[in-house]
Amino acid sequence: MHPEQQYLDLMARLLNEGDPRGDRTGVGTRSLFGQVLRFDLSRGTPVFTTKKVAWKHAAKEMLWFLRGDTNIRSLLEGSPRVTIWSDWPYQRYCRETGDSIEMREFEERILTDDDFAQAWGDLGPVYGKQWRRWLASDGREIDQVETALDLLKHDPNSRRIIVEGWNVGELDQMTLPPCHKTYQFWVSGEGRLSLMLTQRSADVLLGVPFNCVGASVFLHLMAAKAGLDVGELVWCGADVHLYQNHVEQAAIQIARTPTPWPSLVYSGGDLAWEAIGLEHFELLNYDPAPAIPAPVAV
Ligand SMILES: Nc1nc(=O)c2c([nH]1)NC[C@@H]1CN(c3ccc(C(=O)N[C@@H](CCC(=O)O)C(=O)O)cc3)CN21
Ligand SMILES: O=c1ccn([C@H]2C[C@H](O)[C@@H](COP(=O)(O)O)O2)c(=O)[nH]1
Repeated sequence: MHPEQQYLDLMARLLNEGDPRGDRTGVGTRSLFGQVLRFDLSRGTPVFTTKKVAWKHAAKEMLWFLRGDTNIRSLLEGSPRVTIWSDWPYQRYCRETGDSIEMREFEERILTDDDFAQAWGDLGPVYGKQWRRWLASDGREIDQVETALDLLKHDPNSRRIIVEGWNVGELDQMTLPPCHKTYQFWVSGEGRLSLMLTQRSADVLLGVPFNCVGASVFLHLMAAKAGLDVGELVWCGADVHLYQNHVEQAAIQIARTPTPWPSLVYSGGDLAWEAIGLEHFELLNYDPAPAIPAPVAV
């Protein structure tokens, strides 16, 4: 069975058996609680092929987290321009100032006006802050990513190799509390690095394909830096849902047949997190079906 079939089967289960329910956004979902997907990354990278996934956008987002950045400015800078986070600071800007500029103009001002970017482009203490500078009660800033890397190198049997985003005391300052909240690493006896990602809330059509690419990038980078081979990505979703306005898109996607998965190649070695860019990645043999446009629930 093609590994992507797990994802298509999950979408089909949501369509057929998902619990219809309201949600924060007002759109409504069909939801199942507690779902698992397993992918062996040594046999291909889960960049889904039954629709074109903007893998460079997802990889750029992951590098942004890993640098400790929380401002959308650097997502908008350079190529490709990543706009997936713009809705939330834009809404905050409109709400708090009463100004009704267009999204495009908002993004332009984030790019060109330093003060504006500082005031309105920051998402609060989201992933990047927690991963690289978690504030401990004694005032220390904890670099979870470097700590995890150190454990992979020096104590690979540890059962405590975790990067956690869910900082309970700071949730109220975040634009959105983390969805892909826990990354836990595990090294096999043969030196293969596996990663379990736990996602508390998962938008199966738009979020999950991005999150699988992001997690694959994270896994490849940690493996390269620790001198390990890539193993499995185990994706666990708690509230896994299909938005009611994604039903048609899901039906189209389920009817498609996956093609062989591409291979992600990272060539940056042990570069500092800040120095790693998209130019250090290549995706070989990606042959997807056409993209399937869908609205994002804000
Ligand atoms: N409802 C919802 N779903 C999400 O997946 C999500 C949120 N909200 N809020 C925070 C981030 C933002 N994310 C997003 C937002 C938009 C797309 C999206 O529109 N994807 C399109 C095109 C991507 C592009 O061209 O950049 C897609 O077809 O995958 C994906 C992930 C993931 N997260
Ligand atoms: O990386 C991400 C970020 C967000 N999501 C989805 C999951 C939900 O549909 C929304 C978040 O809404 P909450 O009310 O905070 O759960 O965004 C995702 O799938 N992946």
